[in-house]
This record gives sequence, C-alpha cells and structure tokens, in this order.
Amino acid sequence: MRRLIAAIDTPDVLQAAALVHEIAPHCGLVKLGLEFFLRHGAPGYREVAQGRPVFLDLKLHDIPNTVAGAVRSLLPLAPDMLTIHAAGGGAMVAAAVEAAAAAPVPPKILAVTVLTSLDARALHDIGVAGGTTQQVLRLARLALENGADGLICSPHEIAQLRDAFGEKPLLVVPGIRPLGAAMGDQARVMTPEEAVSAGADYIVVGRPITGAPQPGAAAAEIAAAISGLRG
Ligand SMILES: O=c1ccn([C@@H]2O[C@H](COP(=O)(O)O)[C@@H](O)[C@H]2O)c(=O)[nH]1
Repeated sequence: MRRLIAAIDTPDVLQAAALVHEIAPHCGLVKLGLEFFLRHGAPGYREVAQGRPVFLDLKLHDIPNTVAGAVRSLLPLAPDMLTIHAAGGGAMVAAAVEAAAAAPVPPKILAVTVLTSLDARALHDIGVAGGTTQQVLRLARLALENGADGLICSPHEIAQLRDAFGEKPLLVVPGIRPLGAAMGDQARVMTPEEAVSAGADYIVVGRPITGAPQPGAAAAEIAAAISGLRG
C-alpha cells in the first residue's frame, strides 16, 4: 500500500500537472486543495488528475444543507477522499456523509479535527481550553459517530485516536516534516517514519516535496522510508 499523499499546492495548472506527473508514481493519491481548486475548479481538477486517485481537500464548513449541496456538486469529479471540518457539528458531518452516499463509489469523508498549524496556545486563543489532544478526541468522536470514514489529525494524536477508536477509522495525517525540513506554518509535526509507525494510514506531504529541487526524487525518498513500516 502506498501511504504517501503529495499535496499539490499551487495556483499554476501547468506546474500542478508537471508535479503530479513526476510525483504520482510514488504516491497513493495526490491532494488538490483550496489554492488550486479555487483558481481552476473542475476543469483544472480533470486536467491534473487524469483519472488518478485524488484527495480533494476543500475542508467544507457551513450549515448542513449547504455542505450537503457542496458535496453533491463535487461528486461528478469522483474524488477518492473529501474533507469537511468536524467543528461544523454532527448534523453537518451526517449531511456530508449522506450526500456522498449518492455516488456509485462514494468518496471517503474525512473530518478535520484540529488543524496541524494550531498549537495549544492558538487553540486557547480561539476559546478552546484543555489542549489539542482533548479537542481532537472530542471532535473525532463526534465525526465518527455521525458517519465520517476517517479523520485528519496531526501525528501527535495518532496513538490516542487508535486507543480510543481502533483500526477502523482512516487516519490521514499532515504535519509531516522529514528531518531537517523547514516547519513553515506547521506546529504539530513528526517525520514520515514516526507518523507511519505511530499508525497513520496515510501521510500528507506538501512543501518538503514540491519545494525540493527534484520533487520526484524527494517523493521517492519519503515513499522508500515508510514502505513496509505498517504492513
Ligand atoms: O490540519 C491540516 C489539514 C490539512 N493540511 C493540508 O496538508 C498540506 C500540508 O502541506 P505542507 O506543505 O506539507 O505543510 C497542505 O495542503 C494543507 O492544506 C494541513 O497541513 N493540516
């Protein structure tokens, strides 16, 4: 199983296509997010994806009716994974899951728990007391009880999530930094090897790959480092 997901964060469709061409052979999926999708939409998605498995990371967060409609609007693209914010509430998660179920092959609905760019201080600043792990566990329970297939979490919460919810939820984990890589805006990070050994189903890596002089080689190196670590 290829556990690497490469985040293709660029507004340039030609650059995105070139990156995907170079990187995709080393990945389970490629991830397209807000920066790309808001500029190029469905045509850009199709041009870059070319039928490859895609994780569409739009982090939907709105009232349940609107999120359900957004999910329905995305189904013709047939993404393999789609993100929503667990903080939108149980009814919103359930509405997204129900809307996705209309697809012949429904995308996995993954709920973002606490963004990996937030530390305990930043959470406190937005009114959340008790620390990141407690908030991740609270939102994870809410999302899973309302039908989400999996969770987006940082590597620091993987062990607690596996203890609480077992092996079934898909854990897709950004906040990955190979040794020596710049943190950038990420706050809760581990190396690819640490995250997969801790129980990540997939790791999401962006800038350490796309910003490397040879993105294909960088992706190959990470893929080799994690291959065989978790069966
Ligand atoms: O909590 C989250 C949720 C999503 N992301 C996304 O993952 C990649 C990470 O990119 P890097 O360049 O490796 O930091 C990016 O597309 C984010 O939107 C996340 O980082 N944290």
